[in-house]
Amino acid sequence: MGAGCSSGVCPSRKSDKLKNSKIIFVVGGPGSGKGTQCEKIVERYGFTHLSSGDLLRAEVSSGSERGKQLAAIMEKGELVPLDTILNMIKEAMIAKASTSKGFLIDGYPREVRQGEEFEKKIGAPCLLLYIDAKAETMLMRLIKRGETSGRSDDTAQTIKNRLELYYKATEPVIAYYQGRGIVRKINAEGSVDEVFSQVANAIESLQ
Ligand SMILES: Nc1nc2c(ncn2[C@@H]2O[C@H](COP(=O)(O)OP(=O)(O)OP(=O)(O)O)[C@@H](O)[C@H]2O)c(=O)[nH]1
Ligand SMILES: Nc1ccn([C@@H]2O[C@H](COP(=O)(O)OP(=O)(O)O)[C@@H](O)[C@H]2O)c(=O)n1
Ligand SMILES: [Mg+2]
Repeated sequence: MGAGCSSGVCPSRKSDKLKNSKIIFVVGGPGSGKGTQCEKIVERYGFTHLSSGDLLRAEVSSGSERGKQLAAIMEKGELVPLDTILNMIKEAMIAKASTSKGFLIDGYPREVRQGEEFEKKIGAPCLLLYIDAKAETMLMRLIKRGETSGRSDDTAQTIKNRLELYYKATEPVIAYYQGRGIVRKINAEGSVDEVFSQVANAIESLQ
């Protein structure tokens, strides 16, 4: 632990515990199916799935003061501050580091700077799964999910904001990593199993 780090987690330097971890970023628009595919990857390959949205929702459910501030941001479909989410991801990774075969980081990075900071503080991804669906497909899936999800951001206006922010802030992340040759584009328009067969090919190309 470096000087000045009082907790078990020091966000300002890379953690030795994580230095050999295999890291896969799962990036795609809201409702593209990131969470669905990650569950299937875990089932077949046993990686650790960390959904940045789920981590934030857990904090909101805890009723903490920080959770209340997060809820207000998420209900509008905006992005929470970078340090908040990055520290949450790092803590969750460290907690699993000794047993994990690798990490699926779902819903992060949301903007290029989030990717840069992740690499400085945690490590570099070996693969970026780009879960690609059309805006109208994502919209339809989220409206449907909203009938049962109980997610306060699965409403028409917030879905629209999330989609706009995705195209503006998150799509550039894909171009950024394309330059490194680690992006695998997945056509996410089909059935869950059709999409998963492409995902499985991408994962197996790693081993
Ligand atoms: N037809 C079809 N529907 C899917 C597929 N994957 C997910 N869905 C549906 O689309 C909705 C969104 O899927 P999620 O896995 O929650 O999507 P996500 O990308 O994690 O969404 P966010 O958490 O909002 O970013 C769900 O209600 C799924 O049932 C797919 O491959 N094909
Ligand atoms: N890295 C992240 C992930 C989620 N979030 C927030 O959490 C919300 C839900 O994230 P999510 O990944 O579950 O869902 P989508 O917005 O992708 O549909 C986002 O709309 C953001 O408000 C964030 O700010 N930063
Ligand atoms: Mg999700």
